[in-house]
Amino acid sequence: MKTVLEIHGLSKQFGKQPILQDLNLSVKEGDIYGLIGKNGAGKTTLIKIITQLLSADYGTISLFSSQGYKECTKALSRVGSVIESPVAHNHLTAYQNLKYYCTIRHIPNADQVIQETLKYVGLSDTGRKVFRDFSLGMKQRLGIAIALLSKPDFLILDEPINGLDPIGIKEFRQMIQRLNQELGMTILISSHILSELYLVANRFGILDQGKIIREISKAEFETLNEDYIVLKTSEKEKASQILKDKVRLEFKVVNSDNEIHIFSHEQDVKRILKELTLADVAVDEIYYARQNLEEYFTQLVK
Ligand SMILES: Nc1ncnc2c1ncn2[C@@H]1O[C@H](COP(=O)(O)OP(=O)(O)OP(=O)(O)O)[C@@H](O)[C@H]1O
Repeated sequence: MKTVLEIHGLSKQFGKQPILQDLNLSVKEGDIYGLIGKNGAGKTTLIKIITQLLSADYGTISLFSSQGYKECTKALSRVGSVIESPVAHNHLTAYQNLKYYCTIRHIPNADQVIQETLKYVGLSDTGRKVFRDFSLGMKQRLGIAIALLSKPDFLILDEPINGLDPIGIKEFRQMIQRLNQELGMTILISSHILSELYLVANRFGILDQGKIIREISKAEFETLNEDYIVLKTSEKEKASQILKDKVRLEFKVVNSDNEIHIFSHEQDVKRILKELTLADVAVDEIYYARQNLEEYFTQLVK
């Protein structure tokens, strides 16, 4: 698979504060890459360096296999981005804003391009409503529409989910998946809303202490993370004995909350409960669980 973005040894400092330190990252063609990091981890700084709004102190960036800074600058014409808040003219409608950007970017067949783009981002029916009266979700979508006008192969979105309501998040997710699947666009999305990023991205890079400390695909994440059954009981020792002698499944006692994690699947819940009841062990709660990206991330960055 071709590489769309390759970063090696990137470092950036603001004054004496190191923000990015010897960072490596790679985005492959067709990826929806989720860049995960806590507030202040340096996601925006990294995106600004990729798009040459900021310069790095050290390191190399290659876009579409470009060699050197000049080629990378040229390759930026294939990149669309929305960084921090979407920028548009408050007193103009969605159509008028796009028309303005088509004019300054000399985009041919403006009317057709605008209609298609508005359809893609779900803003075809906004009529005379001007940008200032848009909801946050609509503003985000117009920002993306502006980035889409030049038909980029690689779209970079900085915290696009921030502040959206659940419907806005769902619409955003559908739009991203259509851009990826129908137009074959490679997409990088930064966010600290992991649960949402998990639903939309297929690869993740975890940014912590200035580095990408882990890159993992969704498929790898799913095989890596085991299912387990959570058993809550105040009789941990007695329950452990039954699990050892009768149930014969691997388990771990979690000391903090009277919890035992039994590494098995949902269908074993009934059998476990039956054995514990027969042995008169008081069960407070028993349920099936799966480690999610949130827990994985928290474990990695703590
Ligand atoms: N121009 C600047 N001058 C000095 N410090 C800066 C500058 N821009 C960002 N920083 C600092 O760099 C660090 C990383 O900021 P950045 O905005 O890249 O993080 P982020 O991961 O995008 O955070 P958030 O999720 O809150 O947007 C922060 O401590 C921030 O205060």
